[in-house]
Amino acid sequence: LPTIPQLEVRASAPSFNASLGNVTIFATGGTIAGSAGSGVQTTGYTAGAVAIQTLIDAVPELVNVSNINGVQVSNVDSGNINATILLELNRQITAELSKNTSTGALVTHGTDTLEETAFFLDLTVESKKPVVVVGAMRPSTVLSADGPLNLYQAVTLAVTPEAEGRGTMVTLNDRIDSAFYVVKNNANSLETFKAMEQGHLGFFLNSVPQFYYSAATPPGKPFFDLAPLNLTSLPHVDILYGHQDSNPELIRASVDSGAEAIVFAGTGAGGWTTAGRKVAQAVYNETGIPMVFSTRTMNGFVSPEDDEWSIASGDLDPQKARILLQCALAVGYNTTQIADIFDALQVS
Ligand SMILES: NC(=O)C[C@H](N)C(=O)O
Repeated sequence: LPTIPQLEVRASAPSFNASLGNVTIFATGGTIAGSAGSGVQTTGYTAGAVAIQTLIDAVPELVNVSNINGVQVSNVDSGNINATILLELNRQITAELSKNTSTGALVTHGTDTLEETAFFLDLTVESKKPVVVVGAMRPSTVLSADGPLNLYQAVTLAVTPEAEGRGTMVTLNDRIDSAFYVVKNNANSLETFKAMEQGHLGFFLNSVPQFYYSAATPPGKPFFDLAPLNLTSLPHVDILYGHQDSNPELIRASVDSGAEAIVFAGTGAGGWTTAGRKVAQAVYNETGIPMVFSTRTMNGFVSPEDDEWSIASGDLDPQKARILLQCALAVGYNTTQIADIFDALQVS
């Protein structure tokens, strides 16, 4: 696993105003902290190149909204975010939000895997206080970089009382989304985060959060109390991608290399080849590990099959089903208990 290059480098905005809230920004890297070779380079730049203090200094208006503390947790492209960084974020955010002085927590993150970290925090941080994950699609050094306004809006969201009790939120390009449902939808566009069919939670009007509905979280959303466990890693869970003629042997290869659960990014509503399902059932009979069927379409619903061994992901996409499995296995749930967690998420 890549090591964490910088841990616990603290930064802050230049003033303290006792009438404002207190937000800690946990910086992990990504394009929001990216640096490009020219003012017009929007691909092939270095993500995770600019430190948290520079991100804060780029938005002097933050001092009007909140007192700011910054913590550099990592500075990487989000393709390199790993379990070590996730667990560190969970520990530090849980500790921060438990303080009376804390109003909310914010994570700056690359957009490629942002939804995985946001979903992980949604399942593992138990607090009514807002947790906001924000990124950018243009590196910080290019013309019309979107990071500074995204960061400003994210801080505004983190100090808004109406933002409480909504679980972890994701914000980008004037939209506010639930971490539970959001997915990155376009590799290049500023309008990349899609809220699935459950819809956006709200938007920013003149950079002030506006919510469509009062606070709620998804029915059956589990909580995994990881912080006290002091884990150094999360269980190995693989995702296999469904397509015509998919190789059934990858299922066994995955388990042989240590997978403790498998997520199938199925064709359509959890579809898989007949040959592959046979191997999956045989591997389940040998090992008893969770075999979870989701969908490569990202949108829609996978319902349970009439069998004794497969688990349906409901409306969790493959990458979210994987994070849920890692958390559930980490706290020691067995396959039956895990099936119950997925069952509780099915719409009725
Ligand atoms: N827009 C971005 O942040 C993409 C970048 N490759 C990352 O995920 O770190």
